[in-house]
Amino acid sequence: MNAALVGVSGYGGMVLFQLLNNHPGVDQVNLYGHAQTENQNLGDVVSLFELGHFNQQQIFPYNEIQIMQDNDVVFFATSAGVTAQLAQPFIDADFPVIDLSGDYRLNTQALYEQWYHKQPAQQSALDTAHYGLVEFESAHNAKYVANPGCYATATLLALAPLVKNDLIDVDSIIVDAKSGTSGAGKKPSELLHFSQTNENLQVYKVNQHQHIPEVVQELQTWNPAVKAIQFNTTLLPITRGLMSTVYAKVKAGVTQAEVSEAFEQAYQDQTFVNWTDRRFPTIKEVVGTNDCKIGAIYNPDTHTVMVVSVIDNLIKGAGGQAIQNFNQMFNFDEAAGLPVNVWVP
Ligand SMILES: NC(=O)C1=CN([C@@H]2O[C@H](COP(=O)(O)OP(=O)(O)OC[C@H]3O[C@@H](n4cnc5c(N)ncnc54)[C@H](OP(=O)(O)O)[C@@H]3O)[C@@H](O)[C@H]2O)C=CC1
Ligand SMILES: CC(=O)N[C@@H](CCC(=O)OP(=O)(O)O)C(=O)O
Repeated sequence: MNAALVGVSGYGGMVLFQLLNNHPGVDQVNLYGHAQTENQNLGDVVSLFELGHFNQQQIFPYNEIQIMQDNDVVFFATSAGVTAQLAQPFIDADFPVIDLSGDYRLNTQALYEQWYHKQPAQQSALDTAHYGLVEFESAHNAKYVANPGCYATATLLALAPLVKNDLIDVDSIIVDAKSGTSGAGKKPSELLHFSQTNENLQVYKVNQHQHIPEVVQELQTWNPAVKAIQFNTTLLPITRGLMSTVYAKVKAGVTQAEVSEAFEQAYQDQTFVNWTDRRFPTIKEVVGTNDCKIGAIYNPDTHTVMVVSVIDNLIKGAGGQAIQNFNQMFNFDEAAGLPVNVWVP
């Protein structure tokens, strides 16, 4: 099987390219870029790949007809707003797409315009796109997969057992999420400047983060009573990794044992979500892996449950989950092409 990748020059694309090259079901990865007017060596565009066997790999000028002729699936690891403009011909042709951007995650054009401030995709396509939170929504029959956002992935995996088992008051959800700088992609900005991020913490996008409606939308499919969540994001002075800390008031009579049981039941058969019970995982434990690790502690004095969920934003939060969606779509083993339990000290 041949896989096309658009966006190899971005952080997400660089990681996804390496994962696709190690996938046993992928014979060839073909690269396409909007900046290319003629074929270019990958090594001349992305310095990470200037040595070794990737150097001679070509990036072809972006051409949707060529992509469909020469490949069986296309991955878009492109900036927000790009697939809303580029993906419709693939949808019209029923050609499989896995999209790492947020362009097809929200159900309505109005929501997308409100939170992304960009021109939306066609409503008919938003109606049919599949939201690929792999542990809960199988992409088996999907043609267009909207890969979830990094914060949304860690947060939804933290909330799912509590919401699905009706253990919490859904009006009381507070999410305090923090990410390393690679979550923002490769484009420099004042916020991301070394002097500003180093030895510093910065709260950003207060009440305006684009993953708020994404999380609420998915929670509503599990419990229609969910109306809104308080969700905050902080930039950490690290490159990789993300932690989502969730707080919620538990319903009367709920115990730590019931909380633990809900997480145990939800994730005991999942390869890439690891329940650490009352031990809170750290970011370093998951960097370089496709794992999400989750711990939860109930405080009977405040009737509050606190959940800590950690992922590598570029793997489980982007390219790794995209590979899981690919595996579901094409009936590969769920762990094909993914490192399982690669621990770092
Ligand atoms: N970084 C992360 O942790 C995560 C990112 N995502 C999402 O994945 C996507 C990629 O993110 P990331 O890699 O961080 O972003 P980067 O900014 O690092 O890379 C963006 C990529 O998109 C390409 N691109 C930009 N405009 C166009 C266009 N008009 N046509 C085709 N390609 C274009 C860029 O090419 P060029 O170099 O030529 O400009 C580059 O390859 C984004 O939508 C992001 O929101 C999702 C989860 C986590
Ligand atoms: C640190 C940082 O800036 N992270 C990004 C996460 C990017 C992302 O995943 O956003 P999409 O919804 O466009 O995919 C942010 O907070 O916007």
